[in-house]
Amino acid sequence: FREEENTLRELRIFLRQICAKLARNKQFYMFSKPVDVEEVPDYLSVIKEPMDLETMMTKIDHHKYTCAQDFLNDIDLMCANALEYNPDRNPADKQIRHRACYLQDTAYALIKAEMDSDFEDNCRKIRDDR
Ligand SMILES: O=C(C1CCC1)N1C[C@@H]2C[C@H]3C[C@@H](O)[C@@H](O)[C@]2(C1)O3
Repeated sequence: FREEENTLRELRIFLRQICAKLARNKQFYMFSKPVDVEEVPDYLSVIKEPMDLETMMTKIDHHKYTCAQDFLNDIDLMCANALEYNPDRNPADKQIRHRACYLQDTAYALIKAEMDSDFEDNCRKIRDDR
């Protein structure tokens, strides 16, 4: 229905703003584009479903998200991938894991702060009825 399409359009506009804000944060640069598998040849043998902010921006445009939680599920995936691929106690891995957790908490906090919960409830109803 027209009302549902209006709601999903508003969701896409909101998610683009959130995604852009995360992508322009210098601390999250390592999450802004897909891991370069030329540079990291074993990445795809370890991580079954890569995810990054540029890919998420494309998924918004392809209408892949029907509620904010779907978007946050990809944030969770991106974070889990980073923890899984960079588990060691060395400083580089530790910084990546810290940044992954910081990105995840920032995304949840931004959405909670800027999204009306009734709006998200409406989006979830649209998702669940499809
Ligand atoms: O997991 C990641 C990204 C961090 C969040 C996603 N990478 C795997 C490689 C290991 C480490 C050092 C570089 O080799 C660089 O290529 C990567 C990128 O960081």
